[in-house]
Amino acid sequence: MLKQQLSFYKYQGAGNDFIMVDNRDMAFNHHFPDKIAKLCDRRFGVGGDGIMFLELTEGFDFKMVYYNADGNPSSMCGNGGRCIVAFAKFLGIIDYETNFLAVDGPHYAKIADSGDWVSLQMIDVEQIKKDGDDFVLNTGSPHYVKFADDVANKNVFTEGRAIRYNNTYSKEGININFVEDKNDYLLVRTYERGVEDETYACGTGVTAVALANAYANNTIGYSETAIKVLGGDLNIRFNYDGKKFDHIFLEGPAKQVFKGEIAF
Ligand SMILES: N[C@@H](CCC[C@H](N)C(=O)O)C(=O)O
Repeated sequence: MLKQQLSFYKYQGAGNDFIMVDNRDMAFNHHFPDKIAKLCDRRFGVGGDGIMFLELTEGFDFKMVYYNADGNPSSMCGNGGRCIVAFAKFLGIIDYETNFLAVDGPHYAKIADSGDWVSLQMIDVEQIKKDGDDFVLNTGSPHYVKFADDVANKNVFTEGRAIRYNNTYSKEGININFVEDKNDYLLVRTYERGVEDETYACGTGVTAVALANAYANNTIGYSETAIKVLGGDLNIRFNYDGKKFDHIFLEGPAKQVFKGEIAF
């Protein structure tokens, strides 16, 4: 069988890393999970927590099509969303602001003058459920938030996987976030669905953590939450009126790492 050649770029947002493909000409058919999984494989492919295709769609600057590293189409990826905005700027499609379409709907984003700090508006959130002492909410992707001690030394893979595959969540899957309040910031480590391992950062995850924290403390009004993850620092700002979270922004670095070509 003839091999296919793919030009790609590699991006990372706080260590959440992605393969980025300019698919405006629709040359790449991404409906083959095995191919996607192989591209994301860190030994047999480029390697990444996921892969994104930048495509065109009417009424928006571009469309973000996101797949998890396991080859399956995914719900929203916050860090991926910030990285694709930086990629769209690099390609000359946008300047410093954009409105683009993702799987969970339209998103507005703004790039800081430095060029690699992206603020991405996330979907509004109205529902936070409790599971025992923990919180479950959807910030574009489904998240489980567990406040815990000594998060730095937690076995995130084993404990996260046990929750992700329990009877309640195994079918649809869920991302598991362990959080420790360090006073000035929240320390977060995440087990990601679709990567099926801990990642260095999860954007929809830290967004869920900041909202769950405000919900638990009944912090009404405008808030900012500083977050530390394995791959760096992120910031979440939002408004909460006691019922609904809106004007939610996920902010952090989004950097191009390298570009390349792969035959597969
Ligand atoms: N890394 C992401 C989340 C990507 C989706 C997740 N793996 C899922 O399947 O829900 C982020 O930055 O939000």
